[in-house]
This record gives sequence, structure tokens and C-alpha cells, in this order.
Amino acid sequence: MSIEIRDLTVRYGRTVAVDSVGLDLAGGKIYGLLGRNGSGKTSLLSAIASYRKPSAGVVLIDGEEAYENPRVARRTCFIRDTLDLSDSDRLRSALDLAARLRPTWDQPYAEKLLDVFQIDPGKRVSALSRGQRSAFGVVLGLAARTPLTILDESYLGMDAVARTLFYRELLADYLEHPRTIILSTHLIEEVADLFERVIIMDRGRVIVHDETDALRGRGVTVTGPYEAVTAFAAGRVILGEQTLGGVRAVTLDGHVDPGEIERGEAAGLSFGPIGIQDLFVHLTSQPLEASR
Ligand SMILES: Nc1ncnc2c1ncn2[C@@H]1O[C@H](COP(=O)(O)OP(=O)(O)OP(=O)(O)O)[C@@H](O)[C@H]1O
Repeated sequence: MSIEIRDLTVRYGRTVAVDSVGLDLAGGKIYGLLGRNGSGKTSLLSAIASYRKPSAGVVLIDGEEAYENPRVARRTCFIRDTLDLSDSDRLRSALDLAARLRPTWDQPYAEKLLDVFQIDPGKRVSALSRGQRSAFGVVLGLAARTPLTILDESYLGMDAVARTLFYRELLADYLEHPRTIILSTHLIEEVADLFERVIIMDRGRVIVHDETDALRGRGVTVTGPYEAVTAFAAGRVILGEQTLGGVRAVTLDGHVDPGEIERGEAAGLSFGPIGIQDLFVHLTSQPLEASR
């Protein structure tokens, strides 16, 4: 399902959680949504999933306004850490309800996932550990097979084995049943290979929306004699820097041509890539004035 977001604002009283966001998401891809605590990820996802009425702006899903639209709701699944279940619910009845609500629900796949995550559906929600709760959310999200599936920090509390199983299942099921999946996370490097595109939020705004591969090639570190590094960095966007004695290291935003790297190396500079995690940290740790 494709998503068009126009001028979307979500406010809580005087707090602006999502600030005039515009975003076009083509269908059939896995998107990673990154952002620091409080940057507005859950608020944006809640508006996309129609869990929250936009304060201003609109979300269109396959061209239809999403809010209070039953056709869109049936085809959308939003899993957040509260699970939207009461503690006394048995997992079996939550699965039955999910099956009734979603025409795309796949019960045999749900049973398989319960096995994979070793969850007993006879238990009550209150009897689940933190990681099992998250895993149950993943079961509900993946087995729903909805054309739009949104998983908000679904890995919370899961151990490394459970997370690996989650990523493996997500990718395998997506390849068999392509759909639009949005995954919010703080574990950037761990899941970056899953995402086709990455969206980065900072203080209510979308500051990056790009192919994951393009982001991997964005940004470079340059290290070498102070004067040579300074000359190379002139006119470029510096995201971070360190100086030790006569040696300066800078992290630059943007692409650097191979020819420039060759000339830089001849001048005694060394170049290195920066990972998506580092790029994220640099882009989202700028002071307010610098980021606007
Ligand atoms: N129900 C609410 N009432 C008042 N303010 C809220 C509410 N929910 C979120 N906020 C505020 O809106 C802003 C964005 O919060 P949001 O939960 O969308 O961020 P987030 O990126 O999902 O954060 P995290 O990574 O910590 O989960 C924050 O300043 C938060 O305090």
C-alpha cells in the first residue's frame, strides 16, 4: 500500500510531536524509521495507522484518507508495545479476534510463529515476560499479513536469539508475501540490512528519507595533517570533528568523488566510511539552531 503524508502535524497540547511532515512512501517496501527518544516516531506511526487524528494535514493510503476509514483499517496492522490488549486476555482469544478482524490473517502461520518464539497461547497477557510480549506482538503483526504492517519498536526486551528469529521471519515472510512494512527501531546497524529505505526523524521533522544503500555511501571521515584536512573540508558540511596534536579528523556529510579521494590521499589524507548508526548520531545530535 502506498502512503502519502501531506503537511501532517500531531500536537499534544502545546507539544508539537510531528511538525508539518510531508512524505511519500511507495508500496511493497520495508522502511526503517529512526529517531531519538521523543522525536515523534510513535506519533507519526499512530497517525499513519489512524490511531490518532492528525491535528492538521492528511494521511492518504492508496489515495484514500486513512482516518476512520474501515477499508483502510482492515488492511492495516499497527503493533505497539502496549499490544492494545488487556492483561487478563488469553493469547488464544487475542488471536481469534485478530483472525476475525483481518481478512488476510494466516492462522497456520500464526501457530508456526508461536512455536518459533516458544509462546504458549493458553497463557494470559499478564503471564508473558517482556520479550515474550514483544514476540507475541510480532506474531500478531506478521500473521495479519496486512498490506500495511507497522511495527513500533517490536523488539523491546527480546534477547539476541529472539531478535534474530524475528528478523529472519520478517524477511522470509515479506519475500513470500511482499507488502509495505514500517519498522521503528533504535537498533540501527542490527536491522539496516532489512530496510530498503530509511526515514530519520528529528524533533518532529523528517530530516532524511533515502535508500539504505545511498545512506551507506553518504558521509566520510577524513583524517590527516591539520592544514590538509582543513583545506579538504572547506565548503563542505562538517558533522563532527576531533583534533589531537597536529592531526585533525572530521566527519563530512555528502558524497566524495573517487577523484577527490585520490587527490586527498596524495596530500596525506586517509578516508573512511561512516556507518548508518554514526551518520544517524551525527545528524540527530545537532543543536536546534544548526538543524533548522
Ligand atoms: N499522549 C501524549 N501526551 C502528551 N505528550 C505526548 C504524548 N505522546 C507523546 N508525547 C510527546 O510527543 C513527543 C513525541 O513523542 P513520541 O512518542 O511520538 O516519540 P518517539 O520518537 O516515538 O519516542 P521514543 O523513541 O522514546 O519511543 C514527545 O515530546 C512526547 O513527550
